[in-house]
Amino acid sequence: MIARLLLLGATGDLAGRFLLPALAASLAAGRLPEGFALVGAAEQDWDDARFAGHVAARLQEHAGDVPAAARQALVDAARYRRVDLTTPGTVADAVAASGGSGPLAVYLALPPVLFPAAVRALGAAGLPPGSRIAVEKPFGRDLADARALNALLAQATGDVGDAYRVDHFLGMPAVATLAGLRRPGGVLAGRWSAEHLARVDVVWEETLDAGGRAGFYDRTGAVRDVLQNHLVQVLTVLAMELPATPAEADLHRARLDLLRSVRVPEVTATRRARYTAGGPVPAYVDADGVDPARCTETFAELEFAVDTPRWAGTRFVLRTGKALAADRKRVVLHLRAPAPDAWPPEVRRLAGDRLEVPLDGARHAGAGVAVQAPGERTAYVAVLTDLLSGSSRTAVSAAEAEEAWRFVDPVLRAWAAGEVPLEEYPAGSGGPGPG
Ligand SMILES: O=P(O)(O)OC[C@H]1O[C@@H](O)[C@H](O)[C@@H](O)[C@@H]1O
Repeated sequence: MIARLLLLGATGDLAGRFLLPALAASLAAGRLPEGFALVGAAEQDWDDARFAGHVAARLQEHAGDVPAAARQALVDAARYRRVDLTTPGTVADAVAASGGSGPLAVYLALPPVLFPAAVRALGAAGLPPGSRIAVEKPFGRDLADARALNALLAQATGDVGDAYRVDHFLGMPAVATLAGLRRPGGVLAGRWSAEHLARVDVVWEETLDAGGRAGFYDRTGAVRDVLQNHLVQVLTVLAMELPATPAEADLHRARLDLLRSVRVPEVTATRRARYTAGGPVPAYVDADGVDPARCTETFAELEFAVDTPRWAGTRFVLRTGKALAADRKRVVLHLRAPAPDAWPPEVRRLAGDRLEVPLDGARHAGAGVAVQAPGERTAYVAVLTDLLSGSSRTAVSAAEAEEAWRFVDPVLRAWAAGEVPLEEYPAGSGGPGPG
């Protein structure tokens, strides 16, 4: 297991809310190796003591349930280096600061525009054999950009290690539960096909508005922020053929095969919208950092077919949005009108013609499907465990990352060309009305 972690962007939101709490939780659970060393790095001119205070405060706020001794142990393991990504020497210094000569894990908890500079600086610094670089999403702005980033990562890690393209949804307990429904012995085993499912919706609707993140969000939008990565990954888990063996290579092959089968959505089967003022929430275009001319969508929906024998005739819909009436985060399985005994009694009784499987929190999905909570931190514990242990189950391969753009890119181009109207919905509503 890798015992050294360099966290670039250590003073930021992702690190403070998720990564540092997940590290403390991992430490408490005995999932970090002996002698684990953490180097936080960012542009602030801080020293070790200032960073230690920051870590302690973030853990107090976001990991209050983790035993104090584990939180303190993480604070004690933390060092800090100021880095300037345009000065590779500062990055080399941060790499060296973690001590030792074994492999290093580097986590880019950075705004995506900084990924290329960070990867170049790490390449120039030189990483020890067996090192890994974890890159957050969105992975590139489009297919060409994702290819360029993959090429840079290959240069930087070369034959010394590999890249780990994070998608924390792959680490969510609810997604694992979902995967279990269709496995042999699962409630839906034997019924996981177009013959039984007319339509599958992957829905991630949030009450949260773009608010304080609007400056970042306006360059990202609903597709790049959630749909192209998180929802596409849920889709792969749902729709892929089960891997031939439990080996990771077979898992990635199955996911890639599925992505290759996704048909590019018809432009008319896509929707984009942004929220206007509603209740206490000001209009998206009035949020700080928003340029209305960018026409950034805060709601997106794509409907498409999956060209495999299993799914011929099933419609797939991915939908996400901000500032909506309710947090609805779930997979909705629309069951075809069943013959009386085509479904197990518990599915028929609890679901009617729909089976809804929550993707968040602890709720009962019906049909005996209990889903664990809490999702977020658990997901990042899984991500960090995989990163340090060399697994890639919660990661996306280079080919998968590119393939996930292949069918989204044409949609974004059509939108940019104005082929699909940008609809509006009041904040706090159910979204744009029926299309
Ligand atoms: O609920 P979670 O685990 O934070 O995941 C949802 C979030 O995922 C993030 O990746 C997106 O940037 C956010 O906009 C979104 O809210």
